[in-house]
Amino acid sequence: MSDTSINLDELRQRIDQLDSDILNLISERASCAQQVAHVKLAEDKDAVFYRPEREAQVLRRIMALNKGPLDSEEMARLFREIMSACLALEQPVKVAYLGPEGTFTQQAALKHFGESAVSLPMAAIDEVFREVEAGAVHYGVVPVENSTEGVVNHTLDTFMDSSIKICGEVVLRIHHHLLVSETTRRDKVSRIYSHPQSFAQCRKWLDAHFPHAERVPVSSNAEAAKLVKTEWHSAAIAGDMAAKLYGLDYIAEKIEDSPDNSTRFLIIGNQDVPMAGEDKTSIVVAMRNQPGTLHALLEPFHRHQIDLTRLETRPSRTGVWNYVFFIDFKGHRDEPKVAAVLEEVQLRAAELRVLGSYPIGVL
Ligand SMILES: O=C(O)C(=O)C[C@]1(C(=O)O)C=C[C@@H](O)C=C1
Repeated sequence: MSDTSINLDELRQRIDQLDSDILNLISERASCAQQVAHVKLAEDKDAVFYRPEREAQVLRRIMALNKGPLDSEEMARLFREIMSACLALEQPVKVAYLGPEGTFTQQAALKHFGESAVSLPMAAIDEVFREVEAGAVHYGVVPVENSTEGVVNHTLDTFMDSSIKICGEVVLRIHHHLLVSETTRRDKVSRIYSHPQSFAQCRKWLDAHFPHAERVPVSSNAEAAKLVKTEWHSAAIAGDMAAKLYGLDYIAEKIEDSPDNSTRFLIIGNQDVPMAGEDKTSIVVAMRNQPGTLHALLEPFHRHQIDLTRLETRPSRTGVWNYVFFIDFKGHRDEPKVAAVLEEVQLRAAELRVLGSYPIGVL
């Protein structure tokens, strides 16, 4: 036996030992989670098992403690899955998302809740809201804004008619690929299917590489991927999940025009989330259409030095002359300076609703 093989054997023995230790530690952690479930149930028979603020703290702590060689995001992803499995022991979490299967929203749901969550595709954003409101699922995941294409108006509008709360957010880097089935004649692609937003995000690449192909908009990227399965002259623009689900081949990868193309998704539910330490609050405010309205609304945030992270205006559907503002800002509603701002805004607004305070997305 050469020296290298002795080393390899030794290293593998060491890895076996470490794996046994990790196995025992994960099992011990899982038993703790089971005990946590008993404590929660003893305190309240309608106990809420999923705790977004605690999960954010666990992941942030792991990232801060990590010394490498794995990078902190990679390490947090591993712990994300351990926690997901532990939570499934307490109660399997059911999550509705904007489907069909294979969409970026499903990818976002799994990124946030981990692979042990049960994810259920819904046909429309309002259906996700309805399922959560009715208690048929614990949480929902809906897209809210894309770094290239802007806000998803439909999601914001649905909040106006709903009592749903925001419990979290997750940001996903969006990579689009040009995909074909194994029967596609790659030199003969004359039609490309995708969601209109994806076409918009890949416009320059398509103009340069497929200027003459017909661009056919469909309801989702996953639907596009499904369609090319049966057409030898078609391609689809979709993400990795859809490619995997329908067994498609990649003609070109990462064809999005903007290299940091990302989409933010909201986790919606029926619970108020306690402070995690690094939080965000989302509110919707209806203002009367008077001169200086926007200034009056924003001035308290400036005075209390609260960071606004997003401001969207939507027409109100109740009064012709009213505007509705969706505002996201850093901080939790239980922090005194945030509570003070909310009180002042309340006095100036026709209506104010706090959609939720929740941990800033960790992964
Ligand atoms: O701390 C809790 O409340 C737990 O239930 C434990 C745990 C974990 O595995 O760390 C599991 C699920 C919760 O969402 C948060 C954390």
